[in-house]
Amino acid sequence: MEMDTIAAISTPMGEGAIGIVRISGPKAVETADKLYVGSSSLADAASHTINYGHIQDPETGDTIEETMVSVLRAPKTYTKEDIIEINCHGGLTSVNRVLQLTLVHGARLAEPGEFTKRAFLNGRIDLSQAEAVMDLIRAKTDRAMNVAMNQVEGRLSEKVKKLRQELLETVAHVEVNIDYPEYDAEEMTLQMIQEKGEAVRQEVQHLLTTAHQGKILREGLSTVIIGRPNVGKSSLLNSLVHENKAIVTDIPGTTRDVVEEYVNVRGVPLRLLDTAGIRETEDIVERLGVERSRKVIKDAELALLVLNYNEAITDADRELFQLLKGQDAIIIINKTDLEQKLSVEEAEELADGRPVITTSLLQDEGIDELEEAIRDLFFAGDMEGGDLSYVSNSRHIALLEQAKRAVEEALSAAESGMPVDMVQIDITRAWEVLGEVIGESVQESLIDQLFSQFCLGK
Ligand SMILES: Nc1nc2c(c(=O)[nH]1)N(C=O)[C@@H](CNc1ccc(C(=O)N[C@@H](CCC(=O)O)C(=O)O)cc1)CN2
Ligand SMILES: Nc1nc2c(ncn2[C@@H]2O[C@H](COP(=O)(O)OP(=O)(O)OP(=O)(O)O)[C@@H](O)[C@H]2O)c(=O)[nH]1
Ligand SMILES: [K+]
Repeated sequence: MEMDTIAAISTPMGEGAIGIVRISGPKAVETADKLYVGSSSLADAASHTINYGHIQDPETGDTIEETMVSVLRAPKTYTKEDIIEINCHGGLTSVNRVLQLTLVHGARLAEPGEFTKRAFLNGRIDLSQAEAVMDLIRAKTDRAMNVAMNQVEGRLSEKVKKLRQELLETVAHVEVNIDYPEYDAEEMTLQMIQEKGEAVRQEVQHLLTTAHQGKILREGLSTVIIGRPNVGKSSLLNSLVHENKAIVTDIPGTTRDVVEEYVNVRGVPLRLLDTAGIRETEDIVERLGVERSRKVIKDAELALLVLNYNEAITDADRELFQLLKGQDAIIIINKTDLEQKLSVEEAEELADGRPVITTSLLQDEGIDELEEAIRDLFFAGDMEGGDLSYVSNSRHIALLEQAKRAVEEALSAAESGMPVDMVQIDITRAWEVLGEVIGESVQESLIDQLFSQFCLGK
């Protein structure tokens, strides 16, 4: 299919040292040449060179910009098409004017994610790699970034392709069997389906097990801080933020602007909920009432419950423990610099096996222990080390779950002695579903929707 030529500003909207207008497509060089004035034309420039010159409006003859223009010829480029990158001085108006000129002289404005979409459509990367490009941009911690980078480089794709290959081999075996239906072959085929199917099932299960961690790395672990008034919730928030540097994002909500803060606690991105509420020195239970607090707490993946070492456990504390039933939580007994009036044994009993940490936030004590407890809760054991091929994308998780179910159905059909061609249907379905992870056999509307979530110019 013949593609048109697209252009966009590929650097953030704002003032910077340099701003880049990127053009991709068959007319990229021709379009840029209409605007470029240098010692020779870009058409004559060798590929992968950067060329000094000026950008001129061909209609008025006005010089708009002093520039360095990169010429990158197909196919060894990001999109596998001809690419021009015009490096402007980074003022918003000049970058915008250069973009406007490219749009008048042969390019059309790119849609969000369209450069990466072309890299996918032109076969440089598959869908899971393209999705990882977006994760890379949005990564909140080094660890999340490493995971995304792994996926950009195709680590998940390799695994999925290997699984599909194995499924395909069993399907091929079945085909042979149907064509030459000998008694022995049938039995062998069923046995082979069981062996291969079980191996695939285990590998898919392993990928799904990593998904929980992957999702946390990608989206952050939603965390609430709760506790009676004056126990030290704000102090805890401030300690976590100060030690770890928070990223604050405003998310326009329907009723009000919710402020979300991310802090990176030893590789775990905590998404602290309702921090505005905490800062306003209001206790969430007091402000929202028990029912809504219950919901906020239930929706969170981690609760940090703060108690006061200097006061005996009250009924209100016990009520909070009630709200935390069955939930991941860490109990923080704060103000250990003051006289002990709280029974640590009682707190531990209420904690019901969950970590209990003592702190004096005033004296900066116990924060390390708290951070270790948070990390241990989510990156226990083998996850700590090398395996960074987490599945973190909910689309991928859903597909892997479907694939697992299909393989399990094939296995139980084989077990109960169903004819091989019946078993084959389930295996084929698993193969197809896995194909959707890497973008084979996915619908165009889905592809459009996935790429539309990208940033402009990516
Ligand atoms: N100026 C600039 N910097 C950038 C990008 C860009 O588009 N422009 N990138 C945009 O996100 C990232 C780099 N990603 C890239 C990925 C692949 C290829 C590429 O040309 N791949 C070819 C050839 C590889 C080779 O020469 O060996 C290929 O894979 O076939 C280029 C950039 C980050 N930095
Ligand atoms: N002695 C002592 N005081 C502390 C400690 N941590 C916090 N405080 C003090 O306790 C008071 C309440 O702390 P905050 O962090 O505002 O407590 P809070 O739970 O957010 O309070 P509310 O917003 O009223 O619910 C402040 O005066 C803090 O300085 C501690 O470890 N030891
Ligand atoms: K407070």
